[in-house]
Amino acid sequence: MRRIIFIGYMGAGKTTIGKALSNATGMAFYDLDWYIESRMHKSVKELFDENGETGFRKIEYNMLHEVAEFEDVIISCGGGTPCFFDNIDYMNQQGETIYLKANPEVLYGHLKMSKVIRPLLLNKTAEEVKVFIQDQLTQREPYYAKAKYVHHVDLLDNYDKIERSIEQLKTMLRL
Ligand SMILES: Nc1ncnc2c1ncn2[C@@H]1O[C@H](COP(=O)(O)OP(=O)(O)O)[C@@H](O)[C@H]1O
Ligand SMILES: O=C(O)C1=C[C@@H](OP(=O)(O)O)[C@@H](O)[C@H](O)C1
Ligand SMILES: [Mg+2]
Repeated sequence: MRRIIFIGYMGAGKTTIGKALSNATGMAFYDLDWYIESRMHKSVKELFDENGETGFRKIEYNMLHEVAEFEDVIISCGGGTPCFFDNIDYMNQQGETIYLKANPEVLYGHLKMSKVIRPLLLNKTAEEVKVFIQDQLTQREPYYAKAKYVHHVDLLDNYDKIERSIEQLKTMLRL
């Protein structure tokens, strides 16, 4: 039984790469944010607005404990998931955690292209977002560093680069 869990900062490509690895391997894919949205019948933004970040983290914790019991799955977490409660230790116990590591410039480049609403980045200027990414990445790095594997991500600006990442991950994980 395999359970592969992607972690890393917002914009690292967890959702994109998790889904692509699922297509390449036939393993089922769960994106934790999508799972939360379908279980709660609300968007991540609505959950932040209604419950604050503290409330969202409790929901995220509960949903993580559902998804990470499934077998033979690829799971992509939200960027904050490993940084709250004992989530990173639980994920390491449940599966093969992979930190998708990207520098702040790459993260900013991906986030600029992305249409997904990320409550933590709303109402900020481009300059403020760049500073926020740098500061928060420094705070979160110790949690991400607990992953069992690290996979380095460069700017995913064309399909070939995703294909290459998938080949590297398949080799690293012997999939
Ligand atoms: N092949 C690609 N071509 C263009 N943009 C991409 C590609 N892959 C990822 N991206 C960009 O990176 C963004 C962040 O990726 P995503 O998988 O949502 O990251 P995460 O789940 O880690 O926050 C995407 O929304 C998209 O804008
Ligand atoms: O980093 C974070 O705290 C968050 C990341 C988001 O997921 P992605 O990392 O997939 O954008 C989502 O869970 C929420 O907006 C909070
Ligand atoms: Mg995502």
